[in-house]
Amino acid sequence: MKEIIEINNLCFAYKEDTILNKINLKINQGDFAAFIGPNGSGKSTLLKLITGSLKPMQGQIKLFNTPVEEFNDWAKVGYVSQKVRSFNDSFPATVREIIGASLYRKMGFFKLLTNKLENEIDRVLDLVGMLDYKARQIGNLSGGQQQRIFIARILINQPEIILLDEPLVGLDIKAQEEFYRLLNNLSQELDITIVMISHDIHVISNQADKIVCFKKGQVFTHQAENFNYNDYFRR
Ligand SMILES: Nc1ncnc2c1ncn2[C@@H]1O[C@H](COP(=O)(O)OP(=O)(O)OP(=O)(O)O)[C@@H](O)[C@H]1O
Repeated sequence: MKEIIEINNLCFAYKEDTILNKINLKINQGDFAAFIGPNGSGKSTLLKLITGSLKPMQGQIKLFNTPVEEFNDWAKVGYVSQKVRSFNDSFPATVREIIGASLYRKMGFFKLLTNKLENEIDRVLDLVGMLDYKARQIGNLSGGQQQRIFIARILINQPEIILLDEPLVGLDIKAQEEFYRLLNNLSQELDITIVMISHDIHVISNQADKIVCFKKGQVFTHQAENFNYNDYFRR
């Protein structure tokens, strides 16, 4: 099985405040892993360490078998932050234009190959179930639909892993469930690895296959089918 993330004996502190203490973690290709744990338990900190924006004090992180400090193939890594931008009603662009803008950058001087461009837009919109919305104004879509468009933009780069820092704040339960299902499909059908911070333990444990629990500087990994929500919180 191909290892996408491997973390060994990792320690991290902000000044004297130890946040992660000798943690180990493996994420394999096609895993859908959920990071769960109380506020301030280090979930976002670990994502920042994985993306190289913070440096470990001890231990090692490997991405695609390369130490993160030497890793440079960032097109393989999609990232959705907590503060997903939302477009307001008057934002003057269609879904097609928003996706197309990312493609122009990627395709460079091939931008005249309009058929190829159009096919690529259709491909990623189809993957997120938004093909019928291609001509719609982005600002008129619901929060959940805009979220799908963000994922479509990330899919343009054909990432092998997508990291999401709690991107569902403000979405209703139905939109959250649909979004989890979309991520589950991407991991099952395209073998894309998903790592997501979530506070909604009940919903995420139905969709993710690995549950990574953060507690008092430690990290425990459970298979979702063996994960008992009550055990975790009683301990
Ligand atoms: N830049 C920083 N400087 C100092 N302390 C920080 C910094 N960023 C985070 N912390 C502290 O580190 C701890 C872990 O924060 P982190 O954001 O990783 O937690 P989290 O599990 O993602 O929390 P939440 O679920 O609330 O988003 C918290 O106590 C936080 O206050």
